[in-house]
Amino acid sequence: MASSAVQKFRPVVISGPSGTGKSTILKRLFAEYPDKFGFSVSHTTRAPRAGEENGIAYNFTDKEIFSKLVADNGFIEHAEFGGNCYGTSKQAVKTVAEQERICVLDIEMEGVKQVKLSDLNARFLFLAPPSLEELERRLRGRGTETEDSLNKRLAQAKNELEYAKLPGAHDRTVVNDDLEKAYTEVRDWVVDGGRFGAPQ
Ligand SMILES: Nc1ncnc2c1ncn2[C@@H]1O[C@H](COP(=O)(O)OP(=O)(O)OP(=O)(O)O)[C@@H](O)[C@H]1O
Repeated sequence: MASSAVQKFRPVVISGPSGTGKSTILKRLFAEYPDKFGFSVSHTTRAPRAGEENGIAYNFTDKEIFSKLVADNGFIEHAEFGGNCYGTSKQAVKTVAEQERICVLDIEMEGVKQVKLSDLNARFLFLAPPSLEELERRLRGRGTETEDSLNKRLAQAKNELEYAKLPGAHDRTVVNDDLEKAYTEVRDWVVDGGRFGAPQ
């Protein structure tokens, strides 16, 4: 049974290939509803920088505790960058719900599967590109990718699109062809007449 906070404040998972427009749409959603949503605070084993507060910038932790959380299946996703570990814990998502906000998770397919197996009571939205060709154009247009990272993202995009075809993979799919139209569809599904997916 999911905790009572996530019954009422159901997390929303938004996934979709890199470059589909998730950040663009979420930025607008947060601006339109400044008090409704929250992002979970990630764990990291790196040292805090000046001004970074524990529990706000990150949940700062050490390798031993981090490894134990991995072993206990406490993470939705985790990865290592530059010798430090980073991860999104299930508890961090529940904490957002306990603060009476809808936690929005912008995660990849493997994370989606983890959330499905958890008691987070989430709703799942897939943001699809109009086509792989258009996705490539957007990624190139964003100017953030090398040829190598672009190819990796496109290969991963094919996996995400295959997974999204499976029955029950997501509750809702929105195709981001026209940004205005896609934003309205995402917002209306997330807000759900003011219920945000919770039972009446
Ligand atoms: N409907 C649209 N039409 C054309 N361009 C778009 C549309 N939506 C988003 N874009 C552009 O596509 C690019 C990728 O969008 P964005 O960075 O939001 O993707 P993302 O899904 O968050 O990617 P990542 O997972 O890599 O962070 C941006 O340059 C954005 O301005």
